[in-house]
Amino acid sequence: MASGESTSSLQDSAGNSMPKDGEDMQYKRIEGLTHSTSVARFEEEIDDKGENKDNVLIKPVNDEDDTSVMITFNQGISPFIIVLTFVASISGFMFGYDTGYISSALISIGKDLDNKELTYGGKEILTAATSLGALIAGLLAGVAADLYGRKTCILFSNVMFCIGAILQTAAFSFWQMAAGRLVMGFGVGIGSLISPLFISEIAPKMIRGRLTVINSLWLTGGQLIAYGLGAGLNHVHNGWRILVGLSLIPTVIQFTCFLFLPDTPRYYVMKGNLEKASEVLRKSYRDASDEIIEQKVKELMELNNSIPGKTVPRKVWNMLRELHTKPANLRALIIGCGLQGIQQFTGWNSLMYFSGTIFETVGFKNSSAVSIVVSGTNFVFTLVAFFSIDKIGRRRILLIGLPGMTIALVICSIAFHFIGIKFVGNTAEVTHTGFSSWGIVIIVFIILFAAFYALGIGTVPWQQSELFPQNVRGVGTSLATATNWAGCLVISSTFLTMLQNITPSGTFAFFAALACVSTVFCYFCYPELSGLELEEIQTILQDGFNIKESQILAKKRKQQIATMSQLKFEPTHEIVEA
Ligand SMILES: O[C@H]1[C@H](O)[C@@H](O)[C@H](O)[C@@H](O)[C@H]1O
Repeated sequence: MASGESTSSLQDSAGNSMPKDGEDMQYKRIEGLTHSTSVARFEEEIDDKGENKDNVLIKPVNDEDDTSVMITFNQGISPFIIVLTFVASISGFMFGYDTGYISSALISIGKDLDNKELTYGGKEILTAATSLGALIAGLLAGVAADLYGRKTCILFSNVMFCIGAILQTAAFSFWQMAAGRLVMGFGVGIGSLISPLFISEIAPKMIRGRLTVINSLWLTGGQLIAYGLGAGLNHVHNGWRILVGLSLIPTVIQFTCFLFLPDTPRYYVMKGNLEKASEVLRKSYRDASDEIIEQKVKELMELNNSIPGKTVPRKVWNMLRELHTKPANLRALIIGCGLQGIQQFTGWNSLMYFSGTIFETVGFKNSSAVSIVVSGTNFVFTLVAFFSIDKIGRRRILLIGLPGMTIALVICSIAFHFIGIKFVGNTAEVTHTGFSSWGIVIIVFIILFAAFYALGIGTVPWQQSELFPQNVRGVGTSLATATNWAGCLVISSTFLTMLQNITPSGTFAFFAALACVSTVFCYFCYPELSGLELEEIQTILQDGFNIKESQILAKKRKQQIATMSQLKFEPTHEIVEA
């Protein structure tokens, strides 16, 4: 299609027109003087290859990504956005650190609480309390973010982190420690939802996916640091108290910074504070003209109005209805919750939380060091995911990761069988005591399991916001996040009991079976979404999971992006509406 021609429909890969439902889908043409020349060249290039059957340059206006494309098409990322992303991702770090230190703390607490050794049940309660708190807070955080603002929620989570940390550091009784873990969990739950949401609302579309993975990098980095410090403080008297106390530093930094930082433009528009919304946008997009900023605010207003209901509870109710009754939304929900459930039910966190205990049991004296290697692998392969999530594609890395995890779990299950461990009461009975070759097999395959996990299912579910259209994104991601914490709660509160009742070999075989079923789920239900416009994702999910169509479209987008990056764009701010 020639540049400048106006169009009112977008076609999917199969050449079908997308529904033109006046409320949700209005399209407009984006053009700029220099820009349109380049665009024409770009279109010609694609046409030459006979691959430009769909109109990639037509975007839905009622999605905030649209103006982000216009503004950032020719512009680098502003320092303001970098600062906001950096400060918001401290929540990711807190999530990682606070869930990470428990593994070594469980070992080094010794008899410090009530003068008694912790039982397996007690360990499970201390671990699960944070997941329970996170589950409760995660369910409420989506609505609270709309009522009181993202920034207020982050500040509130900081208060929860502080109260939780102080309660734990000063704990001499088991129940005070458990209460501290629960309160800290409220902070973790809020942070786990708000931080990616905040980042996605301020991030320019072109780098949104990567910025989301940065949050995951902070998260896994936080876990790694917690393990490292845990190992260092293992033999220090009251070392675990120092470990918990240190978590106050990042949270105080985040709280202080956020006192001086704004909320997202979208929230200001929701509250009718258009002045403030423009001010934040102007700082985020330094080179943008007033016209573009005005346009962006207008679009955010359209977006806000597109959620029916005069009062907030009414809007929330309508969002929930919209989420469950529209087929594309329901499929998005199945995928979002499905992936988060798979992430937890394939057992990774049981290793995160109890790896120290497991490695001690199979004969490793320096179990903390092995735990560091495991969480280090998680961090390094999250970095690999950062580079490959768009290049190789989300679906592909999932379908590499899950079978890899299945094989590693099966081999661990076999190795545990030969080591012959039985958990009886509070002690583990090992048939072949000491360090054995089966012990090495377990370590090697747990490390491989960590690598395959981090590459795929550890990272991809947090891309959840791209599954949902803007008007149901808050509730959709809230339910998916709650699924994550519910799964985490179930696994962390039953893992040691499973080891006791169905043996470690049975437990790992159980996770292997779930990983195998999960592979089948992803194969049939998870389309390739890399490089797709959000609106295209909705089209893909309209009448099925459309795996084949998604793969064809994703391939085409990849080629287009590659071609586009070879073209030189010069800054332009002109917008001509069709
Ligand atoms: O994506 C993260 C990451 O994989 C962490 O290592 C894990 O502990 C979390 O539960 C998960 O949500």
